[in-house]
Amino acid sequence: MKIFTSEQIYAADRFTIEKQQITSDILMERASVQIFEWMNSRLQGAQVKIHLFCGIGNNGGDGIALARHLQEHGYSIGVYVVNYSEKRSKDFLLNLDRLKERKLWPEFLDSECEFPELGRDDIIVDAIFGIGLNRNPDNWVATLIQHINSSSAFILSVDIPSGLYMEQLPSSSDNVIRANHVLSFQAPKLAFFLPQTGVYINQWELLDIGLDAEFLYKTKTGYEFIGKPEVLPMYRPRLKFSHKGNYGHSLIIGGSYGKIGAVQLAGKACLEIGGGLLTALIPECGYTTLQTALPEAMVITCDNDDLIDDISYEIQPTVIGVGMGMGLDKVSIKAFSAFIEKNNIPLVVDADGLNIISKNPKLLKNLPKQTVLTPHPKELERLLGKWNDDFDKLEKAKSFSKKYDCIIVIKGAHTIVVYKDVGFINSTGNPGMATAGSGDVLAGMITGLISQGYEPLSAAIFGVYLHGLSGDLVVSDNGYEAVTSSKLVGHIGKAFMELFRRPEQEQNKEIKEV
Ligand SMILES: NC(=O)C1=CN([C@@H]2O[C@H](COP(=O)(O)OP(=O)(O)OC[C@H]3O[C@@H](n4cnc5c(N)ncnc54)[C@H](OP(=O)(O)O)[C@@H]3O)[C@@H](O)[C@H]2O)[C@H](O)CC1
Ligand SMILES: [K+]
Repeated sequence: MKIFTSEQIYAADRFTIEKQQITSDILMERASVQIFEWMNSRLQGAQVKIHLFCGIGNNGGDGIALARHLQEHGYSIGVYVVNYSEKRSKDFLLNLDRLKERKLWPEFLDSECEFPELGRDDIIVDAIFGIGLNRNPDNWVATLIQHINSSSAFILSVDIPSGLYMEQLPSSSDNVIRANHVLSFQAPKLAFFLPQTGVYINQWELLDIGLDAEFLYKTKTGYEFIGKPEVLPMYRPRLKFSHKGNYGHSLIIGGSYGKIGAVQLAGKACLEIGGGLLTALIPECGYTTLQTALPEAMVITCDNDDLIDDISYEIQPTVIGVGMGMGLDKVSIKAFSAFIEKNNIPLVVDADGLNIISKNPKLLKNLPKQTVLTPHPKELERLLGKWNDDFDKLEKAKSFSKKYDCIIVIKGAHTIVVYKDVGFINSTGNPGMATAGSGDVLAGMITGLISQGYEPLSAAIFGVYLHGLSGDLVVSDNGYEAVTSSKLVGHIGKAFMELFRRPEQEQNKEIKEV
C-alpha cells in the first residue's frame, strides 16, 4: 500500500472531484459518515459524553460534519471550535452552517477561554489539525492539546493526531495529541511508522473515502507499506520436479569463540526458509558444535581456533551471508576486507561485517550490486553518519543506497527496506523480537531467499515480513517475553502457512454457499 505526501493527497482530492463530478464537500461528507459509522457500530447509541474539538480547516470540517451525524443519532456531544485562525475553509463553514441550522451552536475556544472539563470515561474526537499543519501550534493551542492529553479520556484522532506533521518532527511533544486510535483517510501516513513520531499513535485504521483508485495506483511514492497483499505475489512456489540444487547453495561466514550460535541461527533460518544447500565457514572451535546443532549444514573451518582469519573456500555459492558473530579482531578485519575486495557473489552483510565496512568505507565500492546490508540503529549510524531525525535518517539512507547501489534494511519496530528512492515499511513483528540473535535469523532468512532465486530486493522485503510474522506467531503461542531467536526460526514454516491462510469469515462464507 502506498504512503502519500500531503501534496499527493491534495492532488488525489482534486483529481477525484473532477473525475467523479462532485463538490469537495462530498469528500468531507464521505469522511464524516465513515467515522460516524465506525463510532456508531462500537457505541451502539451509548450515552457516553463525546467532546469534538474541531479546527477551522478541513480537518475541523470533518469534525463538525461528524457532530451533525452524532447529534442526529441522539448521541450526547459537546462541540468546540478551536479558533486558531480567521482563515476558515469553505467546507468547514458549510458544515458549520449545517450544524447551526440544526440549532447546534459550538463553543468557540480561543486564548482567553477556559477549556471544557473532560472526564476519564468520555470520548474525545480530535479534529484540530489534519495534514495541513505547516507551523507550530500557538501556545494556547498547545496548552489545549496538553489539557486533552492529560484527560485520560479515549482520544480518537481524525486522519492524523493534531500537531503531528506529515514529513517533519514536531518541535515539542507538548504540541501533539497522543491518540488512542487514528482513523486515517485512504492511506497511512509515514509519521505513523517512525520511532520518533509513531509514539503519538496507539492504533490506526484506514477509512476509504473513494479517492480515485487509478490516480492513487499511478502515483509514484517514496514509501510503501508492506502487508500480505504486497508480499503474496513475491512468493515463488516450489516446483514438483525440482531438486535441492534449484534452491541454491548458501555460504554463511561468521562466528568467533563464544559466538558460534550466531552462525547456527543464521544457517538454520537460511534452511528453514527454503535454501537448498548450506555451508558454514567458521573458526575451528565451532566445528563440533555446529555439526551437532545443525547436521544439515556442511562446515568448513579456518586455521584459527577462535576467529575468522581467512576467507577461502572451494565451493561455488549462490549467495553469501557474512558478518554474524564474527567479531572485530584485526585478523578478521583483514580477512573480511580481502574477501570483499575479490568477491562478486551476491551478498548479505550483517553485524561486524557492517562495522568493518563503516571503518573502511573504501570497501563499499567493491560490494556486488544490490548487496543487502542489515544494520541495527547503531550500525546504521556508523554507516551513514549522524542524522537530525527519523525523516533525515531515511533521506540519508536513500542517498547512500543510490550512491552504492545497495539495499539497506533499517531494523526497528517497523523495519524499513530502503532501495534507492523507495522505502518499504514492514507491517509485521512485535517488541518481543528485541532479543539476542533476532538479527542473525533475519540475515539468514534473506540469504536463504536469495539462494532460491528471489531478487535481492524482494528477498529483503519478503524476508523482513516473514521474520516479523514468525515473531507474531511465536507471541501468540508464548507471549512477548518468551520470544527467543530459536523459536523465531522454528516458526518460519508456520509463517509461510499463515501467508496462505484465508480469514475465517471467507472460509465460512464458502461453506454456507456450498
Ligand atoms: N483526501 C483526503 O484525505 C481528505 C481529507 N480531508 C480532511 O482535510 C484535512 C486537511 O485539511 P486542510 O484544510 O488542508 O488542513 P488542516 O485542517 O490540517 O489545517 C487547516 C489550515 O490551518 C492552517 N495552519 C496550519 N498550521 C497551523 C498552525 N500551527 N496554526 C494555525 N493555523 C495553521 C493552514 O492554513 P494557512 O493558510 O494558515 O497556512 C491549514 O491549511 C485532512 O487531514 C482530512 O481531515 C477532507 O475532509 C476530505 C478529503
Ligand atoms: K486530527
